[in-house]
Amino acid sequence: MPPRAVFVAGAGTEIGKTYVTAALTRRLRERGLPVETVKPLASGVPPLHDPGFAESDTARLLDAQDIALDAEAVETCSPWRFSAPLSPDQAAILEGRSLDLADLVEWCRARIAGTPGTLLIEGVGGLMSPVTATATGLDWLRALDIPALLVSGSYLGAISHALTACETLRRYSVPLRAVVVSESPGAPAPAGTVAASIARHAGAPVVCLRRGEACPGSLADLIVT
Ligand SMILES: Nc1ncnc2c1ncn2[C@@H]1O[C@H](COP(=O)(O)OP(=O)(O)OP(=O)(O)O)[C@@H](O)[C@H]1O
Ligand SMILES: C[C@H](N)[C@H](N)CCCCCC(=O)O
Ligand SMILES: [Mg+2]
Repeated sequence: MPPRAVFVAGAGTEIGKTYVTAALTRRLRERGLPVETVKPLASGVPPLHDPGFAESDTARLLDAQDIALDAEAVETCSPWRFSAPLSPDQAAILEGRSLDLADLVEWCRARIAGTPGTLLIEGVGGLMSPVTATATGLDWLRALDIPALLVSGSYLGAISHALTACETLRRYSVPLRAVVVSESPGAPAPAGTVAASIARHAGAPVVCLRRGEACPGSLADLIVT
């Protein structure tokens, strides 16, 4: 029975969460599985009319779902958007806004309840990056009580970052479906070698995704079975 929802957490920021989430979305859709994908809270997102919007997480995730870019689609995918490419709590301050974890959790719960298949939720930054003035991504994930998919890079240092995140998830009894190692540009070791190192300690299946690669079927299996 596929899970109602999966939270895509990061061992860090800008390491491949959106790439992996989009690739997984495409693979599940190819299989005819009902999947919806959201990035409820996003920083570094220019306004829709800005040419840079096409590079945003929101635009990439909508594209993976073959949803045309318009204001309603953007709001439905990412209701909390901030322009500054900073931690969301800091980006919110710059816009004179604030965000409450309870609202974020309530929105996600409603989306999970209203999604006929599986809802993929991309988090923000790393697992413990702040999402509000008082809460981290881990608080958000724990409140949702759904399994995680952890995305890691393969840069030097990624092994420790990934294992620290795995350990943190274990400490709080968050089920970890899989770790995905998304190959980092210019990494000194092959991504497969990094993935094998992580696999020796992670206590969860580890899948490697090389640059430009599509989502392997094995990852889709780990998520929906
Ligand atoms: N396996 C990969 N193959 C090709 N490009 C990749 C891969 N993984 C990541 N990238 C690219 O690296 C950049 C950063 O990745 P991505 O945007 O997915 O990171 P992120 O973890 O979602 O960042 P954020 O914390 O901002 O949400 C993007 O340009 C993305 O397309
Ligand atoms: C702008 C960036 N790409 C992300 N959207 C936000 C990353 C926040 C990281 C905060 C931190 O953990 O230090
Ligand atoms: Mg992203």
